[in-house]
Amino acid sequence: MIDVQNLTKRFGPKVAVDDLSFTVKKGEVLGFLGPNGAGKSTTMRMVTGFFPASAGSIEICGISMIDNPEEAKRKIGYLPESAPLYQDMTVSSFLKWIAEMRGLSGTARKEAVDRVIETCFLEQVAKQAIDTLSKGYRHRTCLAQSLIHDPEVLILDEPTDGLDPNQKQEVRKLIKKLGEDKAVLFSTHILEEVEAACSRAVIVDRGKIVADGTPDELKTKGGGSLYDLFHQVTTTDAQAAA
Ligand SMILES: Nc1ncnc2c1ncn2[C@@H]1O[C@H](COP(=O)(O)OP(=O)(O)OP(=O)(O)O)[C@@H](O)[C@H]1O
Repeated sequence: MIDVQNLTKRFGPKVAVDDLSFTVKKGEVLGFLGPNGAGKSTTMRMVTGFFPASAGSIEICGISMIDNPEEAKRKIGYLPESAPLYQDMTVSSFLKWIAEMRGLSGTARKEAVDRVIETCFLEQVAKQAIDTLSKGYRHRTCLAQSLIHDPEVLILDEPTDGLDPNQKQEVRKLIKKLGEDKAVLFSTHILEEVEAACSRAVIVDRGKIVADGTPDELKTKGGGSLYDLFHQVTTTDAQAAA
């Protein structure tokens, strides 16, 4: 469902993503781990067609994001790192509007809004203005917009960032459930999320994949600890400066 080959992004002399290849199949949740500045968001922005790659290929459900971006984007639900929300709209009017943007109308639009409100546990706040919501509900509203067209592919940039421990747990469970019949790529700094939500994970460092495997395989590579593996294969800011 997601097929990325030899993806590269240069910002002037800086190589933010360096010849990166990976695939995500239906029913798979791929965790995208790495330290700050590793290239996670840049990769996601290219995979979602938000900005172009310097080199490489991206296919979403067999459709090239480079040659046929409009069609490829229809297959994707995207939760960006800082998702825009219209503060004075209510949750349901915002979601209705997003559904319209996705080409839904009439009963299909109502069903889509009802479905994502239920999936993301937004019933209690559906009639509330977005600027009056707690961070957790605001976050789930962003997640709901990414699901409105029931996409086959879901790309989530740090979906649990800034949530309290209970909310993190809920979102991880939700990601795992969504991954049962979609291909999900999600980035995180939180190593516990690999075991809680992922069927597989890659660790990225300075734009390159430095480890790839199931949670158990990665733990074994780290001598029983994902933290140890992460520490071994990634570069700290102090090491990079040296
Ligand atoms: N528009 C840009 N212009 C120049 N450099 C950029 C730009 N966007 C990102 N970079 C650089 O590319 C590298 C990768 O950044 P990116 O945001 O993809 O990392 P990340 O893994 O998502 O980090 P974080 O976990 O902190 O969000 C960083 O060195 C960053 O400074």
